[in-house]
Amino acid sequence: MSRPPRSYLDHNATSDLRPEAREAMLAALDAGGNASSVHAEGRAARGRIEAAREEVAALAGCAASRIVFTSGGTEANVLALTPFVERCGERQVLDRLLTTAVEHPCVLEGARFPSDRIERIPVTADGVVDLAWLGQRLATATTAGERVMASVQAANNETGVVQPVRAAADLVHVHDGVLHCDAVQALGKTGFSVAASGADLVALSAHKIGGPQGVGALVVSGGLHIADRVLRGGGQERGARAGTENGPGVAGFGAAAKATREAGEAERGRIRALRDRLEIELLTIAPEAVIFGGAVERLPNTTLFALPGLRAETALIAFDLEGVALSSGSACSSGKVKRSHVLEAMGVSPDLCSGAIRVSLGWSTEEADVIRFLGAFEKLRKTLHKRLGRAAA
Ligand SMILES: Cc1ncc(COP(=O)(O)O)c(C=O)c1O
Repeated sequence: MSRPPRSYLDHNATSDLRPEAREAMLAALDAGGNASSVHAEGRAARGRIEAAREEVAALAGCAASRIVFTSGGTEANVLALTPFVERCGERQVLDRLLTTAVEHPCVLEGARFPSDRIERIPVTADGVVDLAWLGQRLATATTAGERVMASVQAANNETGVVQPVRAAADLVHVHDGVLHCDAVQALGKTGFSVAASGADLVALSAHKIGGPQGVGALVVSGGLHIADRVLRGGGQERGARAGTENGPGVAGFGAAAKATREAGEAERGRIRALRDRLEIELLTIAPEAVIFGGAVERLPNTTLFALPGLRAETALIAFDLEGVALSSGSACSSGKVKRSHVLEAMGVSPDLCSGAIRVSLGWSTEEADVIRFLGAFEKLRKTLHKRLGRAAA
């Protein structure tokens, strides 16, 4: 089969749908049935949802009973980020939310805490959460008699930088707090496991692992219950999230989770090798390029880079015309290029910030895609150097 003349390298925005997910969704669409109904069609729909719950749990490393299906990673985060929780049967109010400065906008803007009760945890120049700052702030809060929820993502969607979630969880638990973790980008791309992370609340999303858009999950562990639901009404999802489940979407999530788990380290290694080659050749073509977070642990599929003098808007159009689909670092939802709050928090200059381009590989990426990207990149750099009046090396 000849390859289409396009290379989709934007898997952190949304991955290609895995064939297994498509098949499971079509079967569920054809079968119909509401999982709340007692008849055979309803029981079959319930069976598909519970099978998917088992698969998502197997990939995420948690008990299936702790999973609440949602409409995506955004809803999972918003559901988690409430001051009202029930812990081991006791109703508690959390006084303060500490989130890293590099969280996804749905965490920064969607948290259901009063704004004067939210503080940002700084990150280092490499984009790693400042654990010393967190430790000190937790100690001050404990002295003041406050209980804290902290939110530390597992991996960043722009840079791919992986955060020390376990260390953050241990710190938070010493102070009797709750740790929320947005693992939307880490699930399946690393060996991320809810159990190993130590996090109490973990958000997941289907479309970043080859499942459908509009489906996600919140894992609620640590003896916790969310005492302030977002969607109220029916008793679906054990009372945590009202509304008829997205049966076909959930079935697709389950199938994508199974395929991701089975592809495992072999797939991650293959993607990492392609990404590493891309970075080596990118730096050979343009030694002046900056790769953000390049000195610390990152997702194996992600490269966020900038070239001095190159603007992301222009570059993205040029790549698109060459058949390469990329994003700027921050344009997750809008298609517009605005300055990245992630790079700003890392202290990157405004000039480099506005030129940041993200390449993110996935399960369907092949060597030909990397070669197409490199060809387009070399052409773009030559044009840039001509424009800047320099000879391209
Ligand atoms: C880190 C992170 N969290 C949350 C989300 C939101 O997930 P969803 O698109 O499923 O709402 C995204 C999407 O890009 C993300 O990258």
